[in-house]
Amino acid sequence: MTFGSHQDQNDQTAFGSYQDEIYANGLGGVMPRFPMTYAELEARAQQALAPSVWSYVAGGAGDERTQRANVAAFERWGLLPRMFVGAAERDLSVELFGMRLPSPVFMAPVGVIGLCAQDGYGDLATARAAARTGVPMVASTLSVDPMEQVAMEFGGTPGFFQLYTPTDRDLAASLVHRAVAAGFKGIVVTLDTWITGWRPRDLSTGNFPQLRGHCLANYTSDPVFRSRLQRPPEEDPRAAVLTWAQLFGNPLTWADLPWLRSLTDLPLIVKGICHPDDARRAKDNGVDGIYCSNHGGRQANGGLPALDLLPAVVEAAGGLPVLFDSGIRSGADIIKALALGATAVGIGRPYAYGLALGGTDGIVHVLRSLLAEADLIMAVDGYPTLEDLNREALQPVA
Ligand SMILES: Cc1cc2nc3c(=O)[nH]c(=O)nc-3n(C[C@H](O)[C@H](O)[C@H](O)COP(=O)(O)O)c2cc1C
Ligand SMILES: CCCCC(=O)C(=O)O
Repeated sequence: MTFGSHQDQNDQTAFGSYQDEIYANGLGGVMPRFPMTYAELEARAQQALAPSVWSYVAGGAGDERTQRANVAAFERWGLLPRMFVGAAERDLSVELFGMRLPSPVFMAPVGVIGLCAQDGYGDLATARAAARTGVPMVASTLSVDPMEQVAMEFGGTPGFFQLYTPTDRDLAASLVHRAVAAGFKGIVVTLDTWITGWRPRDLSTGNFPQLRGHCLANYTSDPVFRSRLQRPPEEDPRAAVLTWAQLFGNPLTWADLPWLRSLTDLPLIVKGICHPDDARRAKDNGVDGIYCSNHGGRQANGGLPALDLLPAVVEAAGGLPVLFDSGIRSGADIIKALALGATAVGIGRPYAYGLALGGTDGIVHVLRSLLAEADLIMAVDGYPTLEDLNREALQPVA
């Protein structure tokens, strides 16, 4: 099979075979087009993206200490290889909210992802990558295209909708109900970004408000949002952006959770949970999944690396699925997060860079590379299933 053609179910499960494909296609295939290390991926994405988009995606809060710490945290754990296991076949599939996924990996919500694509339609390109790989996309509220159009590209792969909860409750309900109607399989409510963190790179380019302004399709297509405007957004886009800015961020409290829960029967997942007490309380209030993340260090600088917080959150979640992101850069990182208790692991910046370099093909390459590496580590280290990957598989680096 040549790179870039449609994946069938078999390709979605034999992840390590991507290595054979790359060797078989040799220099005429993947290698001249796509990078094989994260460092190269990042460097080439920087060249490909407009400076303001690059700064926005690559940047984080403050002096980006927490963002760097997220990545460095993975280096403090080492995997213990086991021999005579005969892990000739690996099973990376996972049960999540009643669905069987081919792998425990998903694409984290990336608002403004649309602008990472050469043609500006990155949400659709990302959804197509989900269709091809079986890796679910968590579609951000802040997208270039409305969620209904994004969902149409998912193929058979389940998708999730990430909600930025507006202060206008009717609008929030409308967004959730649209997601249900569009066929999304779960709602991820992001809690840590009702206000934007202190982001020096964005402040220096000054372009962040403009970037966001391109990503309001879910609002401008919404009947409730439109009813709040004096004139349609097509006639007065500036007023639409101002109205949006006023109602974007809701500083939710625990008192709001029953209302959020009441909006849908779909699995409700809360993103940004880093404290065990919050995980416990969210569980007691009826959420279906906990999403441990510090937003890739983009929101509050000075925090602990998300990976260090994961084990306590998993314990407090008391058996609820725990999704994790922040700092995943390799297949080995995926394995380590799983061994520390994550049920599924979110890829963030790496797939945005894949999109910048090669559209859907670029994302597929990034995801398949990560999955191939994870699969081959499980083979070589003797962990044939995800159940085998637990705390015993890891040792702290001395
Ligand atoms: C450019 C960019 C935009 C993002 N937009 C959103 C968003 O709209 N909603 C959300 O919940 N998280 C958003 N995030 C956070 C990601 O979902 C994820 O938590 C983060 O990227 C993980 O860190 P990492 O990319 O360093 O691994 C965004 C991240 C980036 C890099
Ligand atoms: C207002 C937040 C924009 C999207 C986002 O979550 C991010 O840039 O991290």
